[in-house]
Amino acid sequence: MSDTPFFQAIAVSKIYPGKQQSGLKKTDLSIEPGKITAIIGESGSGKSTLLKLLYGLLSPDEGKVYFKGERIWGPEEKLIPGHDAMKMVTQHTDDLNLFAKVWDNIAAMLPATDLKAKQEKTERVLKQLNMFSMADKRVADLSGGEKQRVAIARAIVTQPEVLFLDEPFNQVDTSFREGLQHDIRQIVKETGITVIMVSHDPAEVLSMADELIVLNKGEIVETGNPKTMYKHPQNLYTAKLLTNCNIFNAAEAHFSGINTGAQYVVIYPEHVKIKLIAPAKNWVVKQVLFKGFYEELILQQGNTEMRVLSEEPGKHAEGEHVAVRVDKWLEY
Ligand SMILES: Nc1ncnc2c1ncn2[C@@H]1O[C@H](COP(=O)(O)OP(=O)(O)OP(=O)(O)O)[C@@H](O)[C@H]1O
Repeated sequence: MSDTPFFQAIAVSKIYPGKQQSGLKKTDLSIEPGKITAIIGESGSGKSTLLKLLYGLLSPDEGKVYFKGERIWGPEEKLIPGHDAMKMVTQHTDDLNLFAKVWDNIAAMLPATDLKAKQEKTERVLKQLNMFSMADKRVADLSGGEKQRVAIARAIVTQPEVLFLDEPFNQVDTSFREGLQHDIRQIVKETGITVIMVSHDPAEVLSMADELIVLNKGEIVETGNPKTMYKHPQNLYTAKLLTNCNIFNAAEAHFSGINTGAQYVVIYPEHVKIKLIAPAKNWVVKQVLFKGFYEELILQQGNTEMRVLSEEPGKHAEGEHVAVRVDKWLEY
């Protein structure tokens, strides 16, 4: 096997003119093929900048990007940016032909020289993305989520090696979102395509990605697989990005029965047990948020609030006095 990395950035940086704290600081990274790598970070952390540098839509100030050993040139060096083996889908579906049928929008991406291949490839992608029923509809008559499916179909029908997704599900409602996420995972499994995506949604990256890259203020602060990162985030920033967790200082931690010398503790809501029988019931249920098969409770003690999950909807009521037992926590 070749030792050439699949995708590699070496000391790549991009600072936007007049904005020292913008863009991406000197960054090294390597991305493995056949996986979904998600870039996460708070707003303005440099996610889109990194994606555009990898795709060749931006030229780095310094450093180089390589795809299978081949240099990726940005728009300052190359007239038409991008690479034949790569496609990008964003939340905007502007390049769809609204008045043409779904089928024609997809087939138009393929050369007219081999009509049989054009037919077969279009059919295959319609099947992969569960779109057969809409093949003859005009794009103008589709919902936002369906248009997004067409945009993804157009990108993958040419069988790129790398698919870049820049928050493509932003405008898509939850039920559509989950279907699309599932289909993309399936396509990665079946075809071995590499997906590099940017997302704001923790649930999305945890369920979709094989690898995560965490960006903070233009710097990579952590990389790894979602399960390990969820269980043991190396820093508070990552914990906050991936979970709706409780972050307590030492005094607040003490209220929950944790005596620690650490500056902060992180408590995941699912690691707190509510006790109704206890000598001191110091917490009051301030809010009960019904979530279907579970409830999220906001408990309060003085000025401290704690988010807790209850798997028994209806068991607790606002105003109730309870105690807690924290089974697990992280210290920082
Ligand atoms: N064309 C530009 N000109 C000047 N500054 C820019 C430009 N594009 C991005 N920036 C700045 O660079 C920083 C990183 O932006 P970027 O869009 O990469 O972040 P992001 O993590 O993708 O943000 P978001 O999640 O809000 O889309 C931000 O401070 C942003 O204001």
